Amino acid sequence: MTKLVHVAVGVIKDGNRILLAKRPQELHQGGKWEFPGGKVEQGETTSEALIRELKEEVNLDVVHTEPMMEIHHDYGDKKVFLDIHWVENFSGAAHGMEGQQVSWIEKEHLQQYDFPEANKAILEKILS
Ligand SMILES: Nc1nc2c([nH]c(=O)n2[C@@H]2O[C@H](COP(=O)(O)OP(=O)(O)OP(=O)(O)O)[C@@H](O)[C@H]2O)c(=O)[nH]1
Ligand SMILES: [Mg+2]
Repeated sequence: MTKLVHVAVGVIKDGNRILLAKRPQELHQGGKWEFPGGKVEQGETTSEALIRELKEEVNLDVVHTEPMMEIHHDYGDKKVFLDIHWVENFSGAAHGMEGQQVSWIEKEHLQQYDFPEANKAILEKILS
């Protein structure tokens, strides 16, 4: 049985730009660009998990997140439930705390990046 992972994902907006982070090569879907986030731990809401992950991963201080969409995807080796939230209010400057590359990208340029398969619907929503 493949494991199911509940992931809190943040689409972080600063005007017309969205924050992307590059997944470290050795991780699942490594080398691809992602929206920062991570696994929801027991007893946490998605929003709480996302706020914790965004501090740990990209050093942003977030107090509020807004549900955007949910995606179920089966990678074969792993099933993910992506619980995606908008993040529009934050403070601090984005920095890859785990050595990963992070970049603010204009919405119009997002399609030039290589994302995990499950992210297609997120891209469509951002651009709609
Ligand atoms: N953070 C994030 N994860 C995503 C995105 N799209 C997507 O398919 N995922 C998948 O969601 C899963 C959870 O990501 P994660 O950052 O918590 O997990 P991980 O790979 O660091 O941890 P693990 O290898 O110990 O399970 C990964 O399998 C990743 O491929 C995305 O845009 N952002
Ligand atoms: Mg992560």
